Amino acid sequence: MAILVLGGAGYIGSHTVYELIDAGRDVVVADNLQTGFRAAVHPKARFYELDIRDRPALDALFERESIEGVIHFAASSQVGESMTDPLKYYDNNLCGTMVLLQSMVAHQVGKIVFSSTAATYGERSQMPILESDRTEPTNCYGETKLSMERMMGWVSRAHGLRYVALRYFNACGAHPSGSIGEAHDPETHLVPVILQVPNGRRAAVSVFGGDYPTKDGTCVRDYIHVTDLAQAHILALDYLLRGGENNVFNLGNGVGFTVREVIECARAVTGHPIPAELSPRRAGDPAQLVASSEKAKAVLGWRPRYNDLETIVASAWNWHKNHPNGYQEG
Ligand SMILES: NC(=O)c1ccc[n+]([C@@H]2O[C@H](COP(=O)([O-])OP(=O)(O)OC[C@H]3O[C@@H](n4cnc5c(N)ncnc54)[C@H](O)[C@@H]3O)[C@@H](O)[C@H]2O)c1
Ligand SMILES: O=c1ccn([C@@H]2O[C@H](COP(=O)(O)OP(=O)(O)O[C@H]3O[C@H](CO)[C@H](O)[C@H](O)[C@H]3O)[C@@H](O)[C@H]2O)c(=O)[nH]1
Repeated sequence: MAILVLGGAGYIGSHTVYELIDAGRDVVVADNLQTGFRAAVHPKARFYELDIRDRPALDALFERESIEGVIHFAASSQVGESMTDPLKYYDNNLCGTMVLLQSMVAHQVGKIVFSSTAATYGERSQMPILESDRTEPTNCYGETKLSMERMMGWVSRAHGLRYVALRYFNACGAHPSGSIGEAHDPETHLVPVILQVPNGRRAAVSVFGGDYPTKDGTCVRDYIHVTDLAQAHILALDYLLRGGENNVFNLGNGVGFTVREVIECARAVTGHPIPAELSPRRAGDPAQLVASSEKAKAVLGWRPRYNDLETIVASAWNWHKNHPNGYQEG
């Protein structure tokens, strides 16, 4: 039986596929390559280029492959874009997941682990955030992810599907081998944007907002290494395969860093001065998001290995300095 990884050509998906294959699993990847790269897909995975909104293509895949569980990364995931183009998020994230679940139910594939997000919580005043805290997204991206969680809940009641929603905080870093890493075009995530400066692709980094109620006025986030996230997906899948109930888990390091602290850390790692300039706030950004991941540790046995920001940024830099254009040549 194989594991189907949807969005397995993307950043977190490709790292998860590497961990699955290292663990000896049989892996099928499906991706429409809208933000992913064929070159990021592990050579031992069977690849299908398809859009998850294409029901006949999904049906054909489930008929051809013997799938025991699905890991679902395929979504649009930029906070800023979701505020200016919300319908893209309803279309890709909600319609995509609806068609996927229709096809899974029809083919009696009953287990799914999927990417949710810290953005489901919105503006919370108590840190760290627990899974039981209120969910009030401040951006459309988080709203669609919360709706995806609820869709799974109703489908579970009706059809017995079981799911784990992993609410991750800010993914960063790259595979220790240096063979895959983060590549988005255009890049919007803080760590790779900062590293474009020492790579000569950007003159300075913009700091979005300096008047948040945080220690230096810039947003606080919890940065978690992509390999630690990848491991959590395998643990969550095995939990479902053992008969585990529907569940939701935060995944983060439990430590918050301001935007200015991340820039300072990148200066230390790269030895480059990395100029920063203050810009207006970005719509939809909560002031702080820091995880409690105690539940994932207790229930799944998750043990993140990269809990130091400098190590995480150094691992990202190891990829970006050797691949300044990501997966594109030249
Ligand atoms: N990067 C983060 O910090 C972060 C944090 C929390 C949650 N997430 C979630 O994790 C998941 C992966 O994020 P990422 O950073 O790797 O993003 P990514 O854009 O690199 O990966 C997403 C992959 O899904 C594919 N895809 C998108 N829509 C598709 C569709 N309709 N059909 C088939 N394939 C499709 C893309 O081509 C891409 O390869 C997303 O669901 C995102 O919302 C990311
Ligand atoms: O050029 C930049 C880019 C980002 N930021 C700031 O840096 C922080 C992190 O921004 P990212 O865009 O890297 O990440 P987000 O926190 O907005 O979102 C990320 O983490 C979320 C969960 O916390 C979501 O799941 C989402 O998919 C993922 O992109 C934010 O305060 C943002 O305003 C800047 O100041 N300048």
